[in-house]
Amino acid sequence: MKYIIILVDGAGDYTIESIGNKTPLEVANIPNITNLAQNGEIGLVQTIPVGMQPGSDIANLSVMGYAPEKYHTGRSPLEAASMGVPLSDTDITFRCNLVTLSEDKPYQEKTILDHSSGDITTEESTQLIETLSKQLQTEFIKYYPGVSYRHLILWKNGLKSSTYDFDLTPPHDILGQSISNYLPKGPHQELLTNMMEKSYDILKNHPVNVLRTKKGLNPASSIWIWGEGKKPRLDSFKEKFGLAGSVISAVDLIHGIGILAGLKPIKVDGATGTIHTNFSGKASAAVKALLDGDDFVYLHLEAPDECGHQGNLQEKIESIEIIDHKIVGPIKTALEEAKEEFKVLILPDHLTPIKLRTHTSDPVPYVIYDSRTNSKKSDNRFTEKSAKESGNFFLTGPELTSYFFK
Ligand SMILES: O=C(O)[C@H](O)COP(=O)(O)O
Repeated sequence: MKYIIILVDGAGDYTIESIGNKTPLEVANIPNITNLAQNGEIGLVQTIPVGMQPGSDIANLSVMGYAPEKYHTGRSPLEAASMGVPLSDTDITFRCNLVTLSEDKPYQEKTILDHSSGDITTEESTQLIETLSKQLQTEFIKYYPGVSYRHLILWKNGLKSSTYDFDLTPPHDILGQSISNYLPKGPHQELLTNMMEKSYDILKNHPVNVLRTKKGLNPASSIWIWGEGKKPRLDSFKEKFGLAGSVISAVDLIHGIGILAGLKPIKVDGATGTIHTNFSGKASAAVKALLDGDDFVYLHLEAPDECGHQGNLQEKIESIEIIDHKIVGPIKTALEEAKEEFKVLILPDHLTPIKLRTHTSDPVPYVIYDSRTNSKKSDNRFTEKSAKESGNFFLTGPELTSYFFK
């Protein structure tokens, strides 16, 4: 028996007037996913526990079967696990975005225009982070380059010399707003704000940014520090579910959770975390892993979330349609041709509504398909509305995951 979870990051949405008061899932042309819904089961699941932040760290721990209330110690230490940054129990880590700020006004009054610096490439951003590291790192503060705009700051033994007390804001939560009300607060506000402000002066005339601006692309104006955390520990996935497997994603967050859970991270060439990612390559890697012996694959697609953050409705719909015909269809066909018995779970981790350009804690739709009971059961659609009308509702991600693996 083979199991695959296809995590369509941020795909859920609210109804949008310009598309007839429908959601992107309702208007997207997704015949393969619809086939799974009509031959399987749909419902809703509450991936974000009450009182916790609706980020992909919390949501993907939940979907993978790890209750965030028990296992979550912050976003950045999960990413550190994928980046090969070893942590001690006294270390603190932070997510370090490269963001685009407005050119007007003094630093602390600037507007945050883009949480991703125009989806800056990893090649460009690594040069910028290396420059910042040379000029800003100290014996205790270290910078590590990651994927695209997603990077890491390590505060070595931070817990030995200070309190773990932060009030930091994800940059994708304040797009288009002045940063003045969202700069770091708490006992470390001066340390962190100084790092951010100094980064602006260092990055301003960096050749990478000069070239990006010349090409009409958003520059990486500044770092933005958030997603603080401490060393996490996850129980073995194999011990929890009796399954060995892999994780496939473009982003360190998912690979980090997988590594900490004892799953194998599979890197796919051309995986970017955007709508231009190598969708077919990720699908092929998933099929290969399953046919080469894995019991389970967690296949994460970031694109719909990034389209949601950018407020790009057409590309969000397009990314969902590409996932349907370059991921879901080919994987189902390949497993059928290999005469494998398999189950598929497809769901977003959270909603990233176009009108909000950030995450919400609403329950998300799921579809479960079991090849062993492949018969038309309904006229289900994989949409937020149909999922709600199904009456199936899981209160937590771990409950859905345990049900899926039965
Ligand atoms: O910073 C990132 O990687 C994403 O924009 C945050 O969104 P996510 O929590 O859905 O990954």
